[in-house]
Amino acid sequence: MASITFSGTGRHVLPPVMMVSSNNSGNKVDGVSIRKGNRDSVVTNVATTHRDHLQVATIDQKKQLVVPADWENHVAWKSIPQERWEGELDVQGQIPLWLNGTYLRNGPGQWNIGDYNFRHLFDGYATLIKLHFSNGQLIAGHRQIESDAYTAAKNKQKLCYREFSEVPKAENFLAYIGELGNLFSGASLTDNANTGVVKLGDGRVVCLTETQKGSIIIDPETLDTIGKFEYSDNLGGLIHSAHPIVTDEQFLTLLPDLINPGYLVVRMDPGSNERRVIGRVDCRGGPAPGWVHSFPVTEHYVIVPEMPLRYCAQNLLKAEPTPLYKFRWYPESKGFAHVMCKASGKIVASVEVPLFVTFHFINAYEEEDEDGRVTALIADCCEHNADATILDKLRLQNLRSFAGEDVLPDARVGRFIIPLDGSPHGKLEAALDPDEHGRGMDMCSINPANLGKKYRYAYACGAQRPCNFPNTLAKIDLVEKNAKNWYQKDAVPSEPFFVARPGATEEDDGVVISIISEKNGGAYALLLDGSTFEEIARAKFPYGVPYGLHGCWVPKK
Ligand SMILES: CC1=C(/C=C/C(C)=C/C=C/C(C)=C/C=C/C=C(C)/C=C/C=O)C(C)(C)CCC1
Ligand SMILES: [Fe+2]
Repeated sequence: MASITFSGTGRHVLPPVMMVSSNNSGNKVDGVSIRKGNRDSVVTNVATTHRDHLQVATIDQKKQLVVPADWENHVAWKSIPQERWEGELDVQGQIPLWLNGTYLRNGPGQWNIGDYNFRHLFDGYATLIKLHFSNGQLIAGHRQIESDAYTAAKNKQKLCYREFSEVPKAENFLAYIGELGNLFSGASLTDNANTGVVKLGDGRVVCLTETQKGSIIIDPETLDTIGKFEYSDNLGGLIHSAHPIVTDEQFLTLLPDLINPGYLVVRMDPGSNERRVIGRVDCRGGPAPGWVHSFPVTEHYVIVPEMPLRYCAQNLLKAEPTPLYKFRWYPESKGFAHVMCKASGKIVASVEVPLFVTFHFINAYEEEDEDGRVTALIADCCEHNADATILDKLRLQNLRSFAGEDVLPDARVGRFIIPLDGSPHGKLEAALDPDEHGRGMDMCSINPANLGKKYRYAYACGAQRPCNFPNTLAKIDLVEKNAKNWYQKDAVPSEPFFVARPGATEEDDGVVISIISEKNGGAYALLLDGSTFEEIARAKFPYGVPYGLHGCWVPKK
């Protein structure tokens, strides 16, 4: 195995606490050992060479790893250096005094077990970040979520559960057969709740991912892992939408049925752990349901998108990742949008729509005629031009190697128009010229008061090209069909999250919160004005914070 000495200067030594991997001789991050007190750092177990400015990456067969020499520069793709931290941040600018509460952000922040490096962005163990705002001051912190998957990896120093792309290696044939059984029962699926975080109507805060068992209750103040959110019904199934629709009144989600391709639309009341079935949608294409990472609702309807990127049992069984991971692209199976009445569970429309790839719906609403009859539903999403290769672009090696290269596939605000007059086809078009946001578009939020209603503004990550990952924050005006963009060279911002000013009457009266990861190893919390989209405050973390996914707001009690 290669052992390489870096002779460059200016490399920082990380804080002395490390979680999944640590040893007495120094810190290790993603298989990189940094010897303390030595100007030169020693990198072991990665087959990387670094000579002057010539950087060459090679494959280490044992670790299935290609590591470019400068990968560790961008903190966005680097494991967080310690298991937990909390402290006050110095604020530049002014935090509005009305902003009282806690912003929580979830995401995969730990991509290694010892010197074994995960391959995909979505594989990482969940890292929860908090920004607690109180009378203009900001206390920040982070903590690893103590899922069974994370705890087992930490204790056994090996992968024990199936993550997005990583699969535990069976030691022999018998173990392999046992593994298959564990896959079907769900026992080997991860509970690594690394995707979203929601505040339920009863105040409980739950971190979520695609597996139902990966629903984990946390304490929003201490970030303690309280325990599993156990669904008390008998609805079964192993997976669900990672993005339920959560309001103070209800929790709505979709449970894909992989055996008889379809989806259950279910509802759970505040204070309850029991989901009740509103209705069922049968898939019109096959052979499996389309991936429903998220779905949209209007005031009266749930829209069930049937994406041609479908769950794939064969790929679930594979030990090595496929280009589309656990999914498969079936263009011949077509794409559909089904509309279910929330009150009756009846399907009021089921239309074929153009092929699409989306992970995140932005919002949806009902279009009425002059007599107040609902004629169509409009549903907006971050749409990847029916190209599922975005999934492979989010491999860590690609994110680390291609910074500054224009390899991010184009994306747009995809607007579905779903007729309710019995027409068999719906439409899908760009809601605005994608050049307005650099033809990059994902990780969105809106003013939650407009959920399911006609709305004007969406906040999302966009692109300033050339780039290999969304690198701007965009405020998208869906009426004027233009966008305001925030950009800082080499910054990787996470989902812009809108928090409305209490008492606001304008849709964009509030602030937008994002956490920015920097190439130089730094990170800061950023506050933009929701209306002007100008910066109003920023606060630097004393350590590097990697990229993260979705957030929620817990107002002060
Ligand atoms: C679906 C199954 C599994 C797990 C899947 C996971 C953890 C999926 C996570 C998906 C996420 C975080 C999607 C986010 C998309 C963001 C995008 C496209 C951003 C683009 C930026 O430009 C397993 C548990 C692995 C197995 C069962 C099936
Ligand atoms: Fe998501």
